Amino acid sequence: MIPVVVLAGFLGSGKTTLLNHLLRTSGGTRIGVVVNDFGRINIDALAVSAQVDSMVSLSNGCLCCAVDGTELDAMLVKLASADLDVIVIEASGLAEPSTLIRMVLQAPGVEYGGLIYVVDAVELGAVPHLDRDLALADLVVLNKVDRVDSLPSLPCEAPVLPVSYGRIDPALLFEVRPPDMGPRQLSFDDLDDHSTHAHASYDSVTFESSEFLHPKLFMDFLQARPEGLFRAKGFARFEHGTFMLHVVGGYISFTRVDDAPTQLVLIGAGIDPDSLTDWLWACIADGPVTEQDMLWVLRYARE
Ligand SMILES: Nc1nc2c(ncn2[C@@H]2O[C@H](COP(=O)(O)OP(=O)(O)OP(=O)(O)O)[C@@H](O)[C@H]2O)c(=O)[nH]1
Repeated sequence: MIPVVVLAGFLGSGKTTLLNHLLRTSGGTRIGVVVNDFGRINIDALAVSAQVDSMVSLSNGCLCCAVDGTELDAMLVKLASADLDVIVIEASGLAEPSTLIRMVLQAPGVEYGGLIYVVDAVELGAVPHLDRDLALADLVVLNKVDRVDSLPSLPCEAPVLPVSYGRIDPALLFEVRPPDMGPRQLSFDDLDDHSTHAHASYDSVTFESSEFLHPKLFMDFLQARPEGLFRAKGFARFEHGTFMLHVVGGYISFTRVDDAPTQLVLIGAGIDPDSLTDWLWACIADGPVTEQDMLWVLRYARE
């Protein structure tokens, strides 16, 4: 039976970063990945696809909304038939960990391997149901500690690992769990009912275009974005380069990548998808853009 590790955590907490770290540092371990993204574009899948033995992804929304779990079952059966050591499910930042755990516990051919819960040390206060999710976690990764002066304390019994950029020892996830600990002790009744689903109040906006964005207009958009829009990710294409974009809370970063069309997913609460889409269309460059204009973006560029 192949162990299935569920990797969960609120939007932008650093799940993909941690997954990429695991994929990079797990040596000969053969890892299968189920990527569950929110929105239409599987940005996370694109980011990890070059590094993984076996990967499946779901592109039509939140995995835990596939209530009967048949889709997840089919994915796990497919992965279980490959010669893998472990399967990691990266839950979307809005997925209910309890629902995913229940689905994995019921899935054929695999065994549940624990819940790794990633928490952003800076944005702790923004996480809905933090206590409830922490209670289910086997290992809590307190991520982004490079951005805080002192470590916040977390109300949980699971071990807390303070790290930056998800750099945990992969052996922590793939080793055998002591019999008296962990979610195998959970009964289904411990797992919350789907009606309290956190993302009912969230909207996502997907935007795609192969035309160049205007750097100044696009940065104006990011800087003036509505308060409820606290997560944006994807690719932004400018005349002078294409960048992978991550926005979490007030944090913005661009990383230069190979040329690709603009593909953005914006996630937030109380946002107006139509007006955001119109606003993004208004960011398309309708004239020449100078290298000087690119400085608006480059000041947020990493590496
Ligand atoms: N400063 C800092 N930034 C980090 C750290 N870990 C991740 N990030 C950045 O935080 C942003 C979000 O990280 P992701 O790994 O995409 O987060 P995620 O949980 O997969 O995001 P969703 O898929 O939206 O839920 C990216 O810009 C990362 O580079 C960290 O330890 N420190």
